Amino acid sequence: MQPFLIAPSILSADFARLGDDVDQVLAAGADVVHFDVMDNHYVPNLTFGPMLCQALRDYGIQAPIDVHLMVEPVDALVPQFAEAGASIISFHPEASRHVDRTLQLIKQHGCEAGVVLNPATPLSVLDYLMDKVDLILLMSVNPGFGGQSFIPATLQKLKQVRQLIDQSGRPIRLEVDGGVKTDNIAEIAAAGADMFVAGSAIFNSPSYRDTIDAMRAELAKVS
Ligand SMILES: O=C(CO)[C@H](O)[C@H](O)COP(=O)(O)O
Repeated sequence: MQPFLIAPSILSADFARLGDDVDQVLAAGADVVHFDVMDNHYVPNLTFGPMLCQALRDYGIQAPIDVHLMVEPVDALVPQFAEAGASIISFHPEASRHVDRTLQLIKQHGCEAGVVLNPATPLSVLDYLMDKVDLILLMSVNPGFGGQSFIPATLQKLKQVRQLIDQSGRPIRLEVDGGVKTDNIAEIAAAGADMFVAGSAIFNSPSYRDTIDAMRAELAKVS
């Protein structure tokens, strides 16, 4: 397993003062900025695009930016996000007509490449991808909105994907997204996740530092 990474989702940040809010959450100990892109087509919600990613870089944000594309189609946005400063770009395989080509495109543009599985997406979509992905993101809620409850069946799925990753012998990150809180993060880590997206649990808390510290204390219990 690789070191645990905490990735606050800016979906729950204060958009009116986003640069400062992202600065604060990083200063409080977050590792990665999780950037949820929704198009009101693949998912029934609309958020933001490459201009905002560029704006965060221009503001001085240096942490990795983990772009989660909930968009269909995918490919046209890949170069735009790479140029705007994305570090990781992940997409939903069913939203791309040519998954292998999209993965290549992401890598050609210098980013790490991830695929995202919805709660009901079978693991068979990974069958010919394990040698190509840098990250697998398991959705533990249906994509589109923050503040939903963690779907418990994700734990079993995490264990299965952890096995696949270990068998691959590659340093593939296993990220989980949706309903991650201080009181379930240890169980999620024990199931095999090593990267944790948390939006409402962090941004809606009175102290980002206290919440991230509490999450790390829980993670420290997992061997
Ligand atoms: O991708 C997402 C929704 O599609 C969000 O990142 C996710 O739901 C995180 O929010 P929360 O931690 O509040 O559940």
